[in-house]
Amino acid sequence: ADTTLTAANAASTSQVVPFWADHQAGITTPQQDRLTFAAFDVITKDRNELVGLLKTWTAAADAMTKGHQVPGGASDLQAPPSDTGEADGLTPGNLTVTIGFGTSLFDDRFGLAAKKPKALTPLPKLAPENLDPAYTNGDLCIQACADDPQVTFHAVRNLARLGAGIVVLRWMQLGFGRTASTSSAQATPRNLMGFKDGTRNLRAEQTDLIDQNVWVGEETDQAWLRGGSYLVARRIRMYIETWDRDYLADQQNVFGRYKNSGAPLGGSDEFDTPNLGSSDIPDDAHIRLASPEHNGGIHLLRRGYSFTDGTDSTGNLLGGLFFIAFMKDPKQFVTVQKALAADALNEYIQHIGSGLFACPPGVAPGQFWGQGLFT
Ligand SMILES: C=CC1=C(C)c2cc3[nH]c(cc4nc(cc5[nH]c(cc1n2)c(C)c5CCC(=O)O)C(CCC(=O)O)=C4C)c(C)c3C=C
Ligand SMILES: [Fe+2]
Repeated sequence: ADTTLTAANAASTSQVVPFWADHQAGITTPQQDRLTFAAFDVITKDRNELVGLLKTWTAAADAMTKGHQVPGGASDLQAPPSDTGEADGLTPGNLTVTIGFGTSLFDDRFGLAAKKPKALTPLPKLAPENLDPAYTNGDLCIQACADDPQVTFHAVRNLARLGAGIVVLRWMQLGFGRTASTSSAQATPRNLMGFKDGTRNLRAEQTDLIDQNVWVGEETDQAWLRGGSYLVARRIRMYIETWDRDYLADQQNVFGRYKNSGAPLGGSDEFDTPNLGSSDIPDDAHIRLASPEHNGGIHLLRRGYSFTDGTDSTGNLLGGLFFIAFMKDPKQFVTVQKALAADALNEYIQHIGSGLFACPPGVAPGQFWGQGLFT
């Protein structure tokens, strides 16, 4: 059969996130614990090949989300199987596969210049950044999230394989633990600095705020993007050794929250509203400068992950936060990040990679990702 359903997968249909929907999965979906994120460059100059790949990717993403193999089968002993096989026997793990289109896709190669949303302009230089081109930009991105790292890797690997000759991987990032909650049912996880992260994040249940801040609406000049969202990714290194030598009171002042409970300074419960009128929360505290109160009411839907890629050349840990946020306009991120130029946290972090992608709306059966771009 083209789409083999393994016994383990068949028993786990409750771990299937619907693929066909008004919005792409992987945005307001309760955040899974593992990530494989990939940015691709398109190497073909043939628009039809790009469209063909988006059709193939859509079918493959739908199948993998359900715990099926990549369509095509494995009956020909003289040909490689259509699926690489490492997810066989694993549960679907709430896999979501989300696609985004980078600014560079809208150059003169595919006749898409007139379809470029005005808001999709490269991010300005933003402190504290020192971006590595090897972890920055890309024509396309794929965010694969699941509760099993092998399921996320399998998804990206198989899409890359299907894209051979049409796209090449530009960069890739694994994330091993979520650093946000996107649903009220989820407990708040901790980031690599040991703090609860995601306490005041937007939740899927806050539908009005999600509509106001996350889904692209009538305000866009590009109808194909309505119901979609913008994804900003920032590969943020933490200087972990330096952080680990900082004393507790200062660590708490950096964020404006207690390390143990996660409560705002001066408060007692994690979900207490921060009293930003009080001097308990320093002027340069992260939660003050990032707050909607400080930024004209702007919210972001954060969906980031902790990462490590081993050590640097001096033997220090190379890891941090792979920040991902969704928003209806990238200027929301720019506004908050400009406010964070004064952040006490900047002593301990540096942004070392970046990507901005326009994520199209969800697809109905028979459609393909980004179809509105090509019609
Ligand atoms: C530009 C957006 C943001 C970047 C970049 C960012 C980096 C970053 N954040 C933490 C840890 C925490 N962030 C927290 C809150 C918080 N952060 C942002 C935005 C960015 N963070 C926002 C909008 C908020 C919510 C502010 C509020 O409304 O109070 C917190 C507190 C808990 C929480 O509410 O999530 C922590 C902890 C790190 C470590 C980091 C870069 C490495
Ligand atoms: Fe933050």
